[in-house]
Amino acid sequence: MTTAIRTDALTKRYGRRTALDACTLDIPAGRVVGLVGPNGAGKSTLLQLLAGLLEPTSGTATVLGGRPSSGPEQLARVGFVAQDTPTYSGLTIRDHLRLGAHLNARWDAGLAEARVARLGLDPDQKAGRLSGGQRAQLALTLAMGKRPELLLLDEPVASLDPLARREFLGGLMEFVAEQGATVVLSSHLVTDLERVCDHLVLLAASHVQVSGEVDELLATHQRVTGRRRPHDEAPAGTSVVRSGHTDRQSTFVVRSSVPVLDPEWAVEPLDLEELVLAYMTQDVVDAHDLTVEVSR
Ligand SMILES: Nc1ncnc2c1ncn2[C@@H]1O[C@H](COP(=O)(O)OP(=O)(O)OP(=O)(O)O)[C@@H](O)[C@H]1O
Repeated sequence: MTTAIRTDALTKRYGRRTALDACTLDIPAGRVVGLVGPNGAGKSTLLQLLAGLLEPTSGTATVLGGRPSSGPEQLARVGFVAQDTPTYSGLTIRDHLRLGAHLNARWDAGLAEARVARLGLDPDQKAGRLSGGQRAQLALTLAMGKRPELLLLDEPVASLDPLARREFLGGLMEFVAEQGATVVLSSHLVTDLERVCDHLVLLAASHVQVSGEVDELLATHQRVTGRRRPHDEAPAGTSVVRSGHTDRQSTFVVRSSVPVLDPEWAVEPLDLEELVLAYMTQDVVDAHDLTVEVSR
């Protein structure tokens, strides 16, 4: 299986503040990857390191087999849409597409123009007069027009209404199906990610807490409920992500590679949002201990 992104102990510090700490990832090509985590977890920092816009303090990142900031050839293979979906307010949509053609050797004018038409945008409209959602769509069109092998999107749907989000994600999935690109998409909207992502990376407190194929993550995490008992009496062979107790019962979110069959426990599956929330509110332990390596 070809690897699209590999990071090894990738670390970024801003002065004394560590934004990303010893991040180790291995993401196969062709995946749509959801990057989630609380505010300040390091998501934008990771995306900017992968795009070659930041240099790591230590550790390495390999993107499509190359170093992210190795030069124009590498940059041509990667599309990046920053969190504030930057566009030039004084330029029209048509000007943006011309600029895209001028700056990118692999520019696909047909793809970009068809997308603008499908979105119902007026090519003569200045970007400064577009709504936040329309600007996000324009920024995505510019990134797609490059025909990148890897598309990095930093919270692209944050400013979109539910219908526009659906259209945006639909357009993204079409692009992935047509071009076979890898996409990394950060978002706080886990239900959206559940619809489109096949791989999840969860960052919290600058560390990777969990990374793996969504199907395998869901298959290896459960919520188990039984009579009240101490934290260390979760079902044998499981590791506890999160525990909660009432007077009479204990509930654990556990990770386990084998099913919990003990009749003392009621076992329920988790959806992706519950899994993400469990890791974001996990019991306090050393973050390194919780990194889940899910076998492929
Ligand atoms: N240029 C910078 N200078 C100093 N500290 C920074 C800088 N950029 C980010 N940080 C810090 O690094 C940490 C990670 O920030 P980052 O923007 O990567 O998080 P994030 O997960 O993208 O957050 P959000 O969900 O709020 O966008 C935060 O503590 C942030 O304050």
